[in-house]
This record gives sequence, structure tokens and C-alpha cells, in this order.
Amino acid sequence: MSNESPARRVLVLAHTGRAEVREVARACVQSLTAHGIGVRLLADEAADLGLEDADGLVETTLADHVPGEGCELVLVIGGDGSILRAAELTHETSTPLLGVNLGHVGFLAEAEQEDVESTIAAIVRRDYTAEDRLTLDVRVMVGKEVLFSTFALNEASVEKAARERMLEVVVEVDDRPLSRWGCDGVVCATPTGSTAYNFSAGGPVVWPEVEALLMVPLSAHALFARPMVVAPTSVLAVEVLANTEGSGVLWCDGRRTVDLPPGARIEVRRGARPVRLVRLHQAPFTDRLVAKFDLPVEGWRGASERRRRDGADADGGERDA
Ligand SMILES: NC(=O)c1ccc[n+]([C@@H]2O[C@H](COP(=O)([O-])OP(=O)(O)OC[C@H]3O[C@@H](n4cnc5c(N)ncnc54)[C@H](O)[C@@H]3O)[C@@H](O)[C@H]2O)c1
Ligand SMILES: Nc1ncnc2c1ncn2[C@@H]1O[C@H](COP(=O)(O)OP(=O)(O)OP(=O)(O)O)[C@@H](O)[C@H]1O
Repeated sequence: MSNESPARRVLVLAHTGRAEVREVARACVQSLTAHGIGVRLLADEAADLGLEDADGLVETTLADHVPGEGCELVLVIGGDGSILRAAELTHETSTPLLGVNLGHVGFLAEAEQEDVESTIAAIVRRDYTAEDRLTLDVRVMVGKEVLFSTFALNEASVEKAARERMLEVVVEVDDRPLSRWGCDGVVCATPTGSTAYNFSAGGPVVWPEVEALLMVPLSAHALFARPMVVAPTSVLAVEVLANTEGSGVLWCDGRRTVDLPPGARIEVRRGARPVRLVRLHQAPFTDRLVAKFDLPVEGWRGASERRRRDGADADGGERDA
């Protein structure tokens, strides 16, 4: 490994368990270094990529390294799970994340596999912006003791631990009790997470520029069990009843977890530190939703479609009957 310190440095994180990801990751490392940009790799991923002995502009993280420190962005090669993992690894440094989707959905990714070359070119030209995504700060209290604290980019989900028992909770907004539910769980989500677990639970899709916190119950056995949207300044809480047999489990972004004993109280508020996602194009969120969820839009006749057709006609395209 080299001791030289490059003027520019990118952290490359890859889902190295997959052969096609390894191939794309190696190509990205080669291309970035060929443009004089330093690449940092996690030590185990460098080994998986066969780059542990690479020198020049490639460096691996040392035990005392904060992975994203000193890096202008993180190139994440994988799917949404990889981006959530990257958010965890770099939360401290708020280094912007640029996802290249080699997963299944890749809702959070900005580029697809076929865009790798243009993505590297945009990095080289510094032709990108970073968008702040609202996060959650999540704290689990048992009595006065803080049992666990973490952040979430998608959601904090309080779930029942045993499949044969409902979870008994009281939910609270801004220090006022709202309702008591026997349920499978409660999802507290961000706008970013609105298309993930919240979406499956019947919560609303929230455009990312909206600042809000969401709360949606999972299979609540109750007449009032609607998805809720509250101000970003609100504080949500879910209390697992103290005198209940069912205990629970907290999951944040499907990654950070803790068991919830009866009496646990989970507090969720806007995170102090956003996650920054790199934008390469200014494509509207609506287009991403349509593309990723494969929504039917044939027959739409809006203004931009009319302009597009008029342009095609002027170029000799066929006119509609
Ligand atoms: N019933 C459900 O829908 C359910 C259950 C558990 C977890 N999840 C989600 O899985 C996430 C963890 O993702 P993973 O990839 O590590 O696990 P995973 O491999 O189990 O994938 C979960 C799915 O959620 C998608 N996803 C993740 N974040 C998304 C987002 N912001 N918008 C749209 N789709 C998104 C992924 O692409 C994937 O298809 C959690 O944060 C949670 O939102 C969903
Ligand atoms: N280098 C890695 N080592 C170990 N696990 C990883 C690595 N990269 C990603 N993962 C984990 O693998 C799982 C799947 O990640 P991936 O990004 O491929 O998501 P996916 O589910 O295949 O795609 P999508 O989420 O877009 O549908 C996630 O839990 C993620 O945290």
C-alpha cells in the first residue's frame, strides 16, 4: 500500500459476496485511480476483490480509521441493503453516498449497472450534488436507563418477538398518549423509508423533500389504526406495556436491533445528522417511483408529454390519430 495522500479520495463499498459486484467494483477502482482519484476500501472487501496488495492510489482502512473520513463520497455497489449498510458505516462523517444498483430494486441508488462509466465520469468532473435525507434518532429506555440508541434512514420498527403473541403497545405523540394497540408492531419511518416497510404496511408514500415523521401500525387489532404523518419536530414514542406477556424487538433499517422487554419505551425523533445521497440527474421522484415500482402510466397526456410529442412531430415523428 502507498503512503502518498491523494488530493481526492473515494470510499468504495461493495457487496463482495456477489461475483458481478466484485467485477464492477474492480472496474470502478481501476477507472477512478486511472483518473488520479484515490480509492479507499474496507480491508476485508479489498481482500475479496483481490486488491489487498494493490499500491499507488488504493488504500485499505486501518483498525482506527473512520471509513469515510477524508473521502469526498462513497461509491456503493449493490442494492438498497448495501446503501443502508453504507449509511451505517459512514453516519459519523456524513459522507455523501452514491449507489450503483446491482441489487434487486435499488430504490435508493442513483445509477444502474449500465451507467457505471458515466457515473465515474461525473465523479471525475465533480458533476453531482448531494441531497440531505431526514433520519431518525432512536432511543430505547427501560425506566430511566437508556438501553440502546441508534439512528435510522428508513425506519425504526417495533415488532413482536414471538409469533404466537400480539405485542401490546401504547403509542404517543409529543408527550400525549394516542392509542393502545394489540398488534404485530409499529413502524416509525422517514420520507426516505416511506417506500420500504412503511409502504408494505399501508403507509403513505412521501416525496423526499417533504419533512415529516410517519407512524403506521402493523396488523393492529383496533378500529383506529391509521397511518399517521406528524411534523418533523414531533417526538413519537411506542411503549411496550409493562404487564404484558409479549416482548418485542426493535429493528432499525433492518440492521441494528435490540430486544425489548415488557416496559420498554422507544422514543423516535428527527435525527441530528441527515444522510446525504448523491444526485447525478435532477429526475423527479415521481419518475423513480414509476420506474422502480413499474407503475402503469400508458395513456397519460400531460403537458410535458405533449411537448415531447410535438418535438417528435417536428422531427418527422408520427402524429397521433
Ligand atoms: N414487509 C416488508 O416490507 C419489510 C419487512 C422487513 C424489512 N423491510 C425493509 O427492508 C429494509 C432493509 O433492506 P435490505 O435490502 O437490507 O433488506 P432485504 O434484502 O430484506 O430487502 C428489503 C426490500 O426493501 C427494499 N427497500 C429497502 N429500502 C427501501 C427504500 N427506502 N425504498 C424502497 N424500497 C426499499 C429493498 O430494495 C428490498 O427489496 C428495511 O429498512 C425495511 O424497510 C421491509
Ligand atoms: N460487503 C458486504 N458484506 C456483507 N454483507 C453485505 C455486504 N454488502 C451488502 N451486504 C448485505 O447484503 C444484504 C443485501 O444487500 P443488497 O444491497 O444486495 O440488497 P438486495 O436486497 O439484494 O437489493 P435491493 O435491496 O435493492 O432489493 C443487505 O443486508 C446488506 O447489508
